Amino acid sequence: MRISADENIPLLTSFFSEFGPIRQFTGRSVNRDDLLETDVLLVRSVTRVDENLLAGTPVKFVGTATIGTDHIDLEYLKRAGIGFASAPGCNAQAVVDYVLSALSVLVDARDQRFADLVVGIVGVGNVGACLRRRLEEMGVKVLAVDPFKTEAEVGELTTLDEVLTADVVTLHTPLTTEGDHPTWHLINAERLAQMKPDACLINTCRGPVVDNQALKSHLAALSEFEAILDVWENEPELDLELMQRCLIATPHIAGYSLDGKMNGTEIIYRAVCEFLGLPIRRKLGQFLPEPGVKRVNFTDQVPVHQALRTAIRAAYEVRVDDGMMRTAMRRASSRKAAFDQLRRDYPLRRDIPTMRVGVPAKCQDLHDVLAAAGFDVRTK
Ligand SMILES: NC(=O)c1ccc[n+]([C@@H]2O[C@H](COP(=O)([O-])OP(=O)(O)OC[C@H]3O[C@@H](n4cnc5c(N)ncnc54)[C@H](O)[C@@H]3O)[C@@H](O)[C@H]2O)c1
Ligand SMILES: O=C(O)[C@H](O)[C@H](O)COP(=O)(O)O
Repeated sequence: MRISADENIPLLTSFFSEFGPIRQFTGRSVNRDDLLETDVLLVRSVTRVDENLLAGTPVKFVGTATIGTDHIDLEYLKRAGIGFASAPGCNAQAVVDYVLSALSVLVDARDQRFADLVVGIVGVGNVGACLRRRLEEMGVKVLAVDPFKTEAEVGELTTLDEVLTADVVTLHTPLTTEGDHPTWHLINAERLAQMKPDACLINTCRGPVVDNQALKSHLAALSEFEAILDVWENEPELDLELMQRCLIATPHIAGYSLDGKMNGTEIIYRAVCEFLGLPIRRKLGQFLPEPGVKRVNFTDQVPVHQALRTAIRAAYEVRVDDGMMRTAMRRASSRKAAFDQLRRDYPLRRDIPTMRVGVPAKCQDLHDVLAAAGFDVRTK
């Protein structure tokens, strides 16, 4: 079995070398000629997988180590009898951590607390549902919309119009252009106008779910309106003026925790085993490093809301990624190359649940809110 894989999929050798030789490629530049001796193709979101890439190649199976599948022509794969697997949920926790860190920056900037916010969630799948659970347990009021889910599955749902009245609207849909509820430019000028003038829009799903030009005009017109963007129209060529108007701007790394990326590898490894009818011999636990020494201890002197923000940002500080992006974009001769380089060289980051937090036994409120945010809380 000959495998070709994106060089940015971690643990390729550890998981896949038992199947045969692995050739690695750069995701954006791989072409049909590179795949003439490939049976199994493993990609990330930057490779468009369609007839152009695969026709006439021996590829029998495609795995993408990502949640999103908008880069794959699923209809073509089906027609061509090519097996397929994605990695649902692999980096959902990482995206939740990103949103929590972003919200903590927002409440700091506005001298608020998490519990002052009403958060609107658009799309209650793996990410949206996990975010909803965490926020509600942290005492945040949530409004949610998802036309493909029932309340029995995901809890109370409302309309998009209602969700747009929230203080923060965070997007967690796939990118779709067809059907009854397409998400391409779901947030356009009209929908932005429905939002509060001092609301905050967070997009960590796919860039074109927001009309970026409309958002740029909206930000220019309303000084109190905030945008936090991890994903952009026309990635990796992003709109510098839009970036400059954002409260937080990052290069599509919301899901880039070590845990999230490695989960993605394990999920597609299992799918390849199943496709080939082979036993599953490798488990992520064999390779995932111990979380190291990242621990925080609180005393009974720290106010709960302050401890929560400190713990979230000790686990993951989104402003570091924002700063790296702005610096790289300012200095870069090629913004496209800089965007991809930031992603390729992304520093090691672990999910919030891997972080141990110590709280005094008598601080039950603090214990509960940190546990709600997902931390491994220990009393001392
Ligand atoms: N920035 C990143 O690093 C990053 C990381 C992970 C995922 N993502 C993106 O985030 C998206 C969400 O991830 P997920 O794991 O929750 O996916 P998911 O498939 O589990 O959930 C998506 C949800 O959106 C809902 N939905 C579809 N159309 C909708 C519409 N018009 N309005 C409201 N809801 C709608 C679906 O019913 C589903 O419940 C992915 O599709 C992926 O593109 C980005
Ligand atoms: O869909 C996903 O899982 C995420 O967007 C993922 O983090 C994308 O990362 P990439 O494949 O572009 O490296």
